[in-house]
Amino acid sequence: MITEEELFASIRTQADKEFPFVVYRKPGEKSVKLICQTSAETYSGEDLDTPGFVFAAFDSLNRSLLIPIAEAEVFNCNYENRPVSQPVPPQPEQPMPARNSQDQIKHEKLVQSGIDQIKTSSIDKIVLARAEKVKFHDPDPIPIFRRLLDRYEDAFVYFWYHPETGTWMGATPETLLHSERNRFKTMALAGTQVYEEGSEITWRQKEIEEQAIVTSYIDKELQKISEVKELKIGEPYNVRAGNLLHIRTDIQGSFDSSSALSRIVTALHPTPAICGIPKAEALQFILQNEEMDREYYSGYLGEVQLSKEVKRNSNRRNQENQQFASISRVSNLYVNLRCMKLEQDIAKIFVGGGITKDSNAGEEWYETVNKSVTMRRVLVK
Ligand SMILES: C=C(O[C@@H]1C=C(C(=O)O)C=C[C@H]1O)C(=O)O
Repeated sequence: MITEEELFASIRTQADKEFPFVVYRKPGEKSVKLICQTSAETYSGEDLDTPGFVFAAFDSLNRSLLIPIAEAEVFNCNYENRPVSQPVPPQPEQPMPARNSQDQIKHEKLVQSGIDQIKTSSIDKIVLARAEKVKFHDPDPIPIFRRLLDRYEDAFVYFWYHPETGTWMGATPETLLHSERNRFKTMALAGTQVYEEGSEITWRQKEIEEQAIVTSYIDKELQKISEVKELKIGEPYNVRAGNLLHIRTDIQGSFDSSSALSRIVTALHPTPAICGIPKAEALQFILQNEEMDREYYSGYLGEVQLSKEVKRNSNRRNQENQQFASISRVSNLYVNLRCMKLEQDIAKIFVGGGITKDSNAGEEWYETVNKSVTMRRVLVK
C-alpha cells in the first residue's frame, strides 16, 4: 500500500517519462490501483490471454493496447474520497452548449438520418455519438482525476496514458464482462433519464423496449457460443450513474474452455448499448455517418486475467478452518463511456445515445448534453 501523496507523485514521475500507465478504481471499492509500464514499448491486447490492463478501440479494426503486468510496476492505495458539494439538481460548472449551436444542428441531422434509416431497413437500433470540445483551465490532469474519484464512487473511474493514444479519463457505469475461473457476468444497460432526488421513477415504453431489445440480443449472441453454459438473465432494474438513471439487466453464465473469454468479448463488443442491432449494419451506418473517429470511446478497457488468491476452507473433518490457497484468473472489463480525451487545454467529451424508430432528434441532443455533464463537472478550475 502506498499513501495518496505517493500515488500522485508516482503518476507524475511516470507521466514525465511518457511511459504508458493506468490508474483506476473499480465500482464501490476504496482501493486505487496504479499500473506503470517500465518502458515506452507498445504491446497488443487482442488475445485477452496475457495478464495486464487492456485499452481497446470502438472499431475492432483499430489497435487494442495492453500494459502487461509482467512489464509493469503495480501500486495500491486506499483513497479517501473528499466530500463534494453536490447541488440538486446538479449544475455543471462548464457552460452548456448554446441553443441551436452548430453542434446541435449537426447532431440532430445525424440522429434524423439514423431514424430514417431504421424506418426503411432491417435495423432496430443505432447508437449515434458526437464529441464535444470543452476548454479547461488547469492543464494538470491529476486534480481532474481526483474530482472523478471523489464524485463517482459507483463507476469504474480511470486515467489512462499511452504514447499511442494520449490521455483519457472516464467514469463508466457499464460492465462489458467480469470473469473469474469459469464464471462470467455482463449487463444490458440502456434507457436514459435525468436523476431527480425524491421523484418517482417511471420509464416511457420506448425506453423499456430499447433496453429489452439489448437484453434479448445479448442473450441470443451468447447462446450461439458453444462453450457458454448456464446462461441466466435477471430482471431489469434502475441504476444511477452520476446525474442520470438507466435501466439495467444482469446476465451471467459459465464457460468450459479458457479460449471462450475472447469469444465472449468478440460476441459482446461492440454491444447494442453502444453500437446497435443488428451489429454489422449498425456499425456500418456509424462509420459512414458519424463524421468523427470514436477512437477509444465506446471501446473497452480493464483488467485481463489478473491473478487472485482465493482462500478456501477444507471440508474435511477434524481440520477446522484449515485453509487452502489457490490462484484464480480474474478479468474485469468495462465499456469506455462517460469519458474524454485530454489534449493540452481542450477536453474532447464523447457522448451518444441509442436511436430507435420512435426517437426524437431534439430529445436525443439533450440526452447527449446530459451525458456530457458527468465529465463537465470535473473540468473546473
Ligand atoms: C452511448 C452512451 O451510453 C449508452 C447508451 C444509453 C442510452 O441510449 O440510453 C444508456 C447507457 C449506455 O449504454 C454514452 O454514454 O455515450
